[in-house]
This record gives sequence, structure tokens and C-alpha cells, in this order.
Amino acid sequence: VFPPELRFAAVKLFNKVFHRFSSYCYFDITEIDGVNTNELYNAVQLYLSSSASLAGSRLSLTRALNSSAITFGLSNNDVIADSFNGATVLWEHVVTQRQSQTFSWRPLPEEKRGFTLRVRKRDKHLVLTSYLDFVTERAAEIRRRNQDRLLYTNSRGGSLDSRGHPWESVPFKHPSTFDTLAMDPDRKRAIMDDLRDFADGQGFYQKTGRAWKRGYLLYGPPGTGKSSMIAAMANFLGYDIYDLELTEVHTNSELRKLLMKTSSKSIIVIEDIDCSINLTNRKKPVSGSGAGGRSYLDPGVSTEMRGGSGPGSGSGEDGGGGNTITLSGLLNFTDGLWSCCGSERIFVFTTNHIEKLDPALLRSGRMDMHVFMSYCTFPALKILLKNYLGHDDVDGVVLRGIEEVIEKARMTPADVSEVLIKNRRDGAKAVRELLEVLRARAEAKNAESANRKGGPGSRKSGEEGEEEEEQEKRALESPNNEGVDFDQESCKKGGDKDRNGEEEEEEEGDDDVKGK
Ligand SMILES: Nc1ncnc2c1ncn2[C@@H]1O[C@H](COP(=O)(O)OP(=O)(O)OP(=O)(O)O)[C@@H](O)[C@H]1O
Ligand SMILES: [Mg+2]
Repeated sequence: VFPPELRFAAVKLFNKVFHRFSSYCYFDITEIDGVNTNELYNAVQLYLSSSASLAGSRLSLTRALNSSAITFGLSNNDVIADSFNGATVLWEHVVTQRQSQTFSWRPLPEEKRGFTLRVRKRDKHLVLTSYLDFVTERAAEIRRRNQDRLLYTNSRGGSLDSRGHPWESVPFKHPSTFDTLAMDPDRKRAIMDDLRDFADGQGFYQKTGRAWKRGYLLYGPPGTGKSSMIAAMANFLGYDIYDLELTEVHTNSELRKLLMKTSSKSIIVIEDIDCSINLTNRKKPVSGSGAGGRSYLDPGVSTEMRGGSGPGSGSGEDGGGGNTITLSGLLNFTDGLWSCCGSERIFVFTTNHIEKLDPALLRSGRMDMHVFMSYCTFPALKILLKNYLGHDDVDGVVLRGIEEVIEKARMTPADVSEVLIKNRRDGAKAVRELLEVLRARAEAKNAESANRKGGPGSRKSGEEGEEEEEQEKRALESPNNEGVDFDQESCKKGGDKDRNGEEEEEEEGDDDVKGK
């Protein structure tokens, strides 16, 4: 009856009058904004999934790729109220059919989805300044919690994937936690506290002008739980892991690019740092680098490096021809200007031979914590018993026997685990056998040291002895030896001076000496 223009004008007028007298204003958050996905839409959806979980009348359930958790969401055209700092807001999930004739460069979903947020006009400012930020932050947190952690690797030798990413990822499902990690409970607690302080330390790092990152150096014999510790750290903090294979990285700039593509809240791991990097003189590209180029750090070269590897030396040079990673490149990677693109990152280096590392890597502030992973101690053994047998109330006599010999036997937690796994169905037998093995080992060690005192001719007693002898020899030969001690000294001093309450664990220094 009415001409369309008149109808349109009437609706417009009505809306205007309605809005003038209404005490609410409305915000539309559509799923697709032009051609881009609207991040805020996803954030709101996730946020509501946590608060809506029980209050809503009708909920939709989703499970994301790689996730083990189910999230709740608002169903189509359903409404839910939320409150924030005294303001009440109303969310409506609006779903309409999309007209099919619209042209688009990329296929759009058939439904047009969006959230409409209704707020009182007087709360508008609060909502725009704080509430939406709060929603976005909460969503990020939920996303992290729901998503299984990822383990990234750069093992493709520098090639990029279809999205231009140098890292490849798989879901990270390592079951190691600090509960199952066998080590001295006090040291374990200290590490957990340190990690917790780090994760909560945004304000501290801001205030002190430090990049929000932390370095851990885990060292000790094979099978003492260095890799397990890294997994436990990731599970404890809920961080992703970037396992950096240095032999696959060819230049310093490649290394920098890899770093730039890591996300915050992650652990960047370089395992066996002493073997995986060919630390070379900056001006002398070494042909042996690359996939097969695993070589031990040459002490001569490292001495040469030491002169030029002070804090200021790592200023981004790509080693002459630019085809090899240098120590300075690595140092830049860990604590140059580039290390702070992104934040909240932990660097973990592991090594079986700390004495082979260049002092520049060990200097204070670079690797904040030096953690010695030692042979199995009695408290650590108790944790292993609990892990593998389900309890640690073992026959008192056997337990005392074990306590007596365990330090002398110098068995790694991996070796102890092996014995326990083999007999895990029969706990009593497992510990009896463990005691036997420990005694045999302790005796062997005793005999060995007696032989050693007897002179060089009588030294070679089995593989073990040889290996230990080898290690010892290397430790003696290594010019970095004083470097380590000096470093730890300066670490402690640095801790007093500028790292308020973040000082090293003193006992590690002692352990370190013991370890050699
Ligand atoms: N401290 C420990 N607590 C619990 N389990 C341990 C511990 N140390 C070793 N293990 C067991 O031994 C196995 C090997 O340990 P892991 O890989 O962590 O050793 P590692 O120190 O990284 O050795 P490597 O130096 O050879 O890399 C693990 O699968 C784990 O089950
Ligand atoms: Mg390991």
C-alpha cells in the first residue's frame, strides 16, 4: 500500500526515535569483516564458551583441531548476559542466511554469523576501553589451555612450508611432569619456583628493563633426565616447545628468521649444544657445517673466540661468506636485540660436557640457571619407585641397603628405571634386583678407583672406566675449565647486584665440581 521510499523513511524515523529514547547502544561483531576473519568474533566465541558453559539454555559444542577439550558456545540466536565491573551486558548470537548471489573472491560460509553486544549507554566507555580487551585476553588464555601444546622442529633444512613458516609442528604429548621427574626435591622446588616467578614476572622484567626471557643450561651424563626436564617444564608452564636443530641452520640470518617466527610463551631448546654447533671463528667459514657437520667444539678455536665474544661482540655479522653459524650468531639469537622480538621465552641448552662450552655461553645473564642433572640419589630413587611400582613403602632392610650403596653406584635414573620396568609386576623382586645391581655397580666403581690409584697400567677396566677416563681427560685439557668457575662466581655476584632474589642455586656450583 505504502510506496517503498515512504516505508523506508518511516522505519528510519522509528529507529531514530527508538534509539534516542533507548538507554542502550548496540555493537555488531560479525564473523567476516569484508574478506578477513574477524579475530574479535572468535575471541568472543571462546570467551562466552567459558562463561556460558552452564548458564545458557541452549549451547553448541565444538572441539578444535589438535585439541583434547570440548568448548561450549552459544547456539544460533541465543542470548546471554555477562557483567563486568558492575556493568551488565547482553550478548546475542545472530545467524542469518547469506544471499547466494553476492560475489566474493573467496568462498564465504552460507550463514552470516555475528554477535550483537547490547550495553547501557552509560557503560559504553567502559566496554570499549576495558571489557573488549578483557574478553580478548581471556580468550587467548582459554585457547592456550584447550589447545594441546605443540612441538616445533626446523628439521626441513631451511625450506618453508606452504604458509611461509620455517617450523613444522606436531602435538606435544610428552607425559613427563615435575611429579614424575626424579631429582632432589629441594632443587626441583627451586626450579619450579623460578619458572613460576618467570611466568608471572611481566611487571618485574618491564621494571628492570630486561627482555622477558630466561636461560637454562641443563648438563649432566646421558640418561639423567635433561630431556625429561624440558618436557616437564613445558607441561608445567603450558608452553610450546621449539626444538632447534642447529645442524639444519646454515646462516646466522636464517637463525634470526627462525627466532622471529617463534611465538611467545615458548621454550626454545638446543639439545647437545656442544656437539651440534660448529663454533667457528667469525671470519673463517668452515666447510664441515651442515647436516653431517656435528663436531665437538675445538678448544683452540674457542680460546680465540673468547677474546672477541664479550657482551658487545655479537652484533649480527654473518661469518664472512655468510654460510655458517658462528658463536656470535648464536649469542645474538639468545640475547641480542633480536631475542626480544616476542616475549616470555625460555631458552634451554643441554649438554653432556659443560666443560666444553665456551665461557661466553656461560657468562652471567646468558644462561640464568645452570642445572646439574646428577646420577640417581636416594630421594630421586624414591620418586622412581613411586612412578614404576606405584608406592615407595619397600621392605626396610632392602631400602637401607639401597641407601647405602646408591651414591657409590653412580647409576643414572634411566638405568634404574630400566631395572624397575623389567620387574614392574613384582615390586619386591624389583627392589631386590635393584639392590643387587647397585651393589655390583658400587663394587665395580670401587675396584676401578683402586686400580686407578695403582697406576696408569691398570686403568682400563671395562667400557665405563674408559669413558669416564676420557671425560676426565677432556675436562683437564679444556681451557674453559677456569671459565666455568669464574663464570659461576660472577653469576653469583651478578645475582646480588642486579637480579634481586634471582640468584643461582649455590649448591649447583658444588655439584658442578663434583660432576667432573
Ligand atoms: N630424572 C629422571 N626422572 C625420571 N625419569 C628419568 C630421569 N632421568 C632419566 N629418566 C628416564 O630415562 C629416559 C631417558 O632420559 P632423558 O632422555 O631425559 O635423558 P637425557 O638426560 O636427556 O639424556 P641424553 O643426555 O642422552 O639426552 C627417560 O625416558 C626417562 O624415563
Ligand atoms: Mg636428552
